[in-house]
Amino acid sequence: MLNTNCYKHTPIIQQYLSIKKLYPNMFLFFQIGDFYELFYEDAKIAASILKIVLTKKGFSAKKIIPMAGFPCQKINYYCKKLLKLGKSIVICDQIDNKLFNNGLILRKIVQVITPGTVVNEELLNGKKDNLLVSIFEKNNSFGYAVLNLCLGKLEILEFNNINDLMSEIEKNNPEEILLPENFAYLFLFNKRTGIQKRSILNFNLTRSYHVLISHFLSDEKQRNKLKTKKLGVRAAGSILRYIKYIKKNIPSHIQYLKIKNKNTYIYMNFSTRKNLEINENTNVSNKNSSLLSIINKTSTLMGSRLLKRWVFSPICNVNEIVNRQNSVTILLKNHQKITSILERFHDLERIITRLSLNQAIPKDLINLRNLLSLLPKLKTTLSKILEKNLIRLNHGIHLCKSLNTLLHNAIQLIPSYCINYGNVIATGFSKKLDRWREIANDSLNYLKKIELKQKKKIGANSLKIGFNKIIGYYLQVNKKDSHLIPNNYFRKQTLKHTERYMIPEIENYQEKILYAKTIAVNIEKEIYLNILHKITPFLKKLKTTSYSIAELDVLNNFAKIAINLNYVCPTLTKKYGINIINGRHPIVELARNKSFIPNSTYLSSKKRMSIITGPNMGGKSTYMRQIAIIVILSYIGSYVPATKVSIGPIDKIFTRIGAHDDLYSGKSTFMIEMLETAHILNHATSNSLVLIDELGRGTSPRDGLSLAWSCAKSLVKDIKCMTLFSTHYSELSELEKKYKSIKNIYFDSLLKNNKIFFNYVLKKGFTEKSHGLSVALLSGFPKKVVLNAKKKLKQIYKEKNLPIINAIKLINKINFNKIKPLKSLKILNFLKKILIN
Ligand SMILES: Nc1ncnc2c1ncn2[C@@H]1O[C@H](COP(=O)(O)OP(=O)(O)OP(=O)(O)O)[C@@H](O)[C@H]1O
Repeated sequence: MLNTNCYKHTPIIQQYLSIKKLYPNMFLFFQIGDFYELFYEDAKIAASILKIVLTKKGFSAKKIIPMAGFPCQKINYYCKKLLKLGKSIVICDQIDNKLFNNGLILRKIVQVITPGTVVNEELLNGKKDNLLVSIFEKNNSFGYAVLNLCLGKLEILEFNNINDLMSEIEKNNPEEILLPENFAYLFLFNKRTGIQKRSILNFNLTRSYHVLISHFLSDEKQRNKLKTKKLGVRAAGSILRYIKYIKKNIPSHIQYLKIKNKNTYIYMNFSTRKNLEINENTNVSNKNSSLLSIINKTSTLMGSRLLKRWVFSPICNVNEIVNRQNSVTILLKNHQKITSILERFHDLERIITRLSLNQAIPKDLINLRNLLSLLPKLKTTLSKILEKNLIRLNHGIHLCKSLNTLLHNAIQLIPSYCINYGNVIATGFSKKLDRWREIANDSLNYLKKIELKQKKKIGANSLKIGFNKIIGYYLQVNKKDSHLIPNNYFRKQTLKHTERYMIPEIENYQEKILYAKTIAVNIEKEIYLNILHKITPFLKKLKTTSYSIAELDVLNNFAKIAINLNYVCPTLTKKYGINIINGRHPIVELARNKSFIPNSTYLSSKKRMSIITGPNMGGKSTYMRQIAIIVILSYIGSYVPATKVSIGPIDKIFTRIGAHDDLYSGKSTFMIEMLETAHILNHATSNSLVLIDELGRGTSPRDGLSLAWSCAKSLVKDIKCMTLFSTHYSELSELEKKYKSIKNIYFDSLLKNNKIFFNYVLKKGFTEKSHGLSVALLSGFPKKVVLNAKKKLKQIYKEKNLPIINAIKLINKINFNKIKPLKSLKILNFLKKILIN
């Protein structure tokens, strides 16, 4: 907290403090001349995290104030650094060098940037949605709202357990999260950046409801629906209030309010997405080979972001999927033409956001103009494709011809970066502007003439005219020519090699030039704002255009990968089960470079569970993962890596794969394994797909086997879901005899001269052989260690089989002919007992 009351501040610090108090928890970048300065705690923290120099200034009568700063042109660099750390920034600029009575320059907040609400192109990651989330909790139920400011979309969801909430957060990976200050689960967010603790008043139900209704003007049906989502409404309301705090009003382009129903998407939690390597490969050395990196060959950033949304939330609506598939099938023949056009498209989605927020820079208008010029070609190409879904998308693309003409006429071919620098509006668009520009240019020519005249007069070849913000126009000469300078030259600045002078002729004239230039820039600003205003009525059409382009791009992308990677169109049926012929794992397949061995899958209401055995490294995990990936791809409308696929309804996908601990939250590997398995057992339904890889390996073999056994039994008998259960416990193969809906399958391998060969071929039945020692040898284990392990293995076998060996010895000793039948039966029963134990 600032304790600043005890002494008298200079006017500039008073001005700083009056602005700082509006956003006390954000970094204030306060423009002083060509620098942005930070003061007090901001300066201290910024100096350490931004690695800028911390100085002290005597801005106050009694006390020295910590200060740190950087040149104005580096603002994006430092904003990016702070945003990455989850910090928010207030930018306060000097306005037009206007002076107050006290001699202070007028300063105003020009932008408040927070991690979840940033829209500036330079500060955004084009490949990822930038999201702001808010959470409200009551009695362990949660309201969840997520705002995609760039899309103008606010979604509401509710959860009745913390796991599902955390999973959704991991899925969205928002840049900023609003939490009530008394939030019970705050500790779970310790590791995250961008957490904003907000007063509980911001989550007030009545106020939240009203702010939503008044902004979205919802219809009766939606109002009634909102009334049933009280927790979600509180979260969503708090988001709109936050936006109002930051942007001063709620931007009109936030038009889309959706109350999401969890049942419309296939449920996957964070560990499932992680285990399936959807977004990020768990193999640290090869982070780029994730499912998304393989199937994302989109041409636009809008398409790339939409694809990610689709992959993270496969839909259950089969009709919509079939629509997508139909488009992909047609695009197989047309994808190259479409790609060649889409490749040249800019990120319309984000241009629209900046336009809606009045933050569009000249470059945005140029990019919009280029994109609009490409639309007729795209529309013509699409109009030749007679497919229902693509016709719908083509209808959504609007040419906005008059807007295109306006932009062509109004904006220069290569405008300057910022409207404040002028040179944005095209010549001929405004007579008034052209006149003032002429005056400024004429004056510049006049100055050039002065330069030539003076050069000739004093004979200094190095003499030239220059300009900077501090001294204005000047004549500059190299130091070696300074002896030629006459008395009527006033020295203004001395640099290492040059001297800068002023002469009365320039002094008198420069005011006129600066005046003409300022007027021209002001006229440009006025015209620019007017153009932005004229674009507003087109925003709705531009929005549907951008969505249609993004969707077309994703469908076209599916066609591209289907051809390039040899994928087929899956059939989605109402019939229960998963039927995959010659399925492949899309990531491993590419890594193995054509040596991948395909395998088939048959899961049905009669055979719901496959228990998979086989050697270490035999291909069990790969096989299980490929099934889930094929399901996901099928349910987003993509073609899939197989020769034939048909899949019935799926509501959730669960995976329990791999071993990792979570030291931070104090959970051991085994605890995590149990938590994840418990989650599956508590939430899977008969329509769920469950992958379980080597359950129970984190504890003693007996405990592990018992747990694996009972879980498998519960999945097949109680939950009746589709399960792939890989294990090294050969005892589990017994389950096949007990339950008709289980079948054993195993991966074959060959041991030759102590060397193991994997053939990755799946067969019916089971194997006891894990060949763990051979794999250890393969991995580079010291031979001696492996030999010792072998010895130990033999000994273990011997000890385990000792009762059997003893029993055989006993049988050999007994002469059954000499024993009475009753007694011999007793002996047989005794032997049986030994053997069974
Ligand atoms: N069908 C296949 N065709 C070709 N190579 C494969 C195939 N399946 C797996 N592999 C290769 O074998 C490696 C090991 O596979 P995977 O991890 O699936 O074995 P695993 O049986 O689960 O092993 P473990 O029991 O030790 O966990 C993979 O990384 C991949 O390189």
